Amino acid sequence: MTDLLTKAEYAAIADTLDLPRSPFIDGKFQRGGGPMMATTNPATGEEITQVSTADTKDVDLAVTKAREAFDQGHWSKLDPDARKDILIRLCKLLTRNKRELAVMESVESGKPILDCETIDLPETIHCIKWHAEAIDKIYDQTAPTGDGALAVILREPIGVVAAILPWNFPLMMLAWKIGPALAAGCSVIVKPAEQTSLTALRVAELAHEAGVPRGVLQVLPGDGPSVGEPLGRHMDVDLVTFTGSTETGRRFLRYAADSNLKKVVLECGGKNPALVFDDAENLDHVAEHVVNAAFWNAGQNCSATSRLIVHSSVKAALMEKIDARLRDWKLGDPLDPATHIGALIDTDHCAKVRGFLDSKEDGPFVAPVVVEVSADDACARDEIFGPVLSVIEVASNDEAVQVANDTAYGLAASVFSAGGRRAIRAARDIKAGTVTVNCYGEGNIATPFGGYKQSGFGGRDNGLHAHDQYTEVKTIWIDLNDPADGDNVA
Ligand SMILES: NC(=O)C1=CN([C@@H]2O[C@H](COP(=O)(O)OP(=O)(O)OC[C@H]3O[C@@H](n4cnc5c(N)ncnc54)[C@H](O)[C@@H]3O)[C@@H](O)[C@H]2O)C=CC1
Ligand code: BAL
Repeated sequence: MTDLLTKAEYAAIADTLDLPRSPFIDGKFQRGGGPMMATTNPATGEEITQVSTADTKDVDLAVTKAREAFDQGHWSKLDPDARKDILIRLCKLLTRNKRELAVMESVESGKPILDCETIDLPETIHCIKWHAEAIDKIYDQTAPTGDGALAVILREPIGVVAAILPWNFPLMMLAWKIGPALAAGCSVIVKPAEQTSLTALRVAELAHEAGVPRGVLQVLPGDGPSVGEPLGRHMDVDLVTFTGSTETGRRFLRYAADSNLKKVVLECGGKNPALVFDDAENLDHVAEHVVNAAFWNAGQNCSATSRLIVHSSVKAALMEKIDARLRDWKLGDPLDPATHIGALIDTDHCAKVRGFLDSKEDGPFVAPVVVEVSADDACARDEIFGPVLSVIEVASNDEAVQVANDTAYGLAASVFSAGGRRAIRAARDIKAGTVTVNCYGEGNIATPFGGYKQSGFGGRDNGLHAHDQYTEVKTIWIDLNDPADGDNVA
């Protein structure tokens, strides 16, 4: 249980944060060659600090240092047990600094401090610890061969990884990438979103203090074209792991095709449905899950429920309960621990979200909206990435599944039905990477997360499946025949 402070106490911490201000390359902060970039508090519009950004030369330097570190093997060939110890030490440092990190996260992203303290920080630390603890327990196998050979199947760290991050969960997405990548022995270069560089820089500093060698974890602040693209096109980067929009994800596939065919793993957008069948039980429970799913993090969540596909027979009762629950959701100052919905990330994003609503509102906060729409309305089809729940009424449970699948996306879905077999059948029929039954969630650290269709490509975050992203499979075939016996073939 986290003890929360008062709003005034959080504000006092925010005023005294020691903020990182430059790229972290080769074990130290160094001024980048790119322009200074303002980091702004989305809730107040005030500048928090200026961060020095990386340029193409810094990208080259970071890749060279990452490769050197990888080839020297001080991390990549370290006993898994020893890598584990260092990553656990990092988790202890993160725990010791968690209040500072939670406040930093809240002021640069607009997230409620309540979420930062109770969800983002604990899950970030848990994610790194989980992968660290797993790494000395994962092993592969030998293949079935004839008696004349032994075939050993190994997993080797893939090499130099570029992790391109979004702004909606700056710390958690950092952990989802660096947890398994570092555990596997890779060197990682992180490009945080331009709005939220601070926590990633601070984590790199703490990782160095924990014993992660120079060059193994580097952070390059800057915008997409100046830092993301050179990393995507770099001939010596082995993998890009990306979370963000489908449009930018597509670019990384092109960068890879135009350069060294590096592996690309994309975790992109969603238009995630909650299906409520005619036999859904306990509509209070359904309303609670739908409201959390739609409005957590102000809907700026790739797996947010953004379509409520509800059977006509239960719609009126459910809508009443959703409205009632929403009245308890407090919108406002992210540093107030009573706040549930903070500020949207920036003014451009506010304008995008309001564009769907014809709203004349102004400012960084957008109050939750529930709109009834037809299945072909833009609100029902496009990723809004804000606190907007689009409600689509259907006449049958089968129609609900058909509407759910009528999208280019396939990240997450939830089904509410008392009929066990019917719910499982729907879960099987829905084309999405995670389907929850009678609840909403993203699974947990042990379960793979990623999307079907245009929601994802190339691999999964979380679970041991994440380990697959960061490793190459190698076969070593050993001839056991004695050459003296003549031409034996295994
Ligand atoms: N996890 C998710 O599903 C996320 C989805 N989005 C969606 O994307 C929309 C736009 O948000 P953005 O922040 O602009 O997302 P984005 O996908 O453009 O940004 C994600 C990352 O990619 C980098 N990037 C951007 N353009 C690039 C380029 N040309 N080359 C290389 N790297 C590049 C960014 O600097 C950032 O680090 C949002 O409104 C939302 O719909 C945004 C963030 C997370
Ligand atoms: N919710 C985890 C991934 C994302 O929203 O970007």
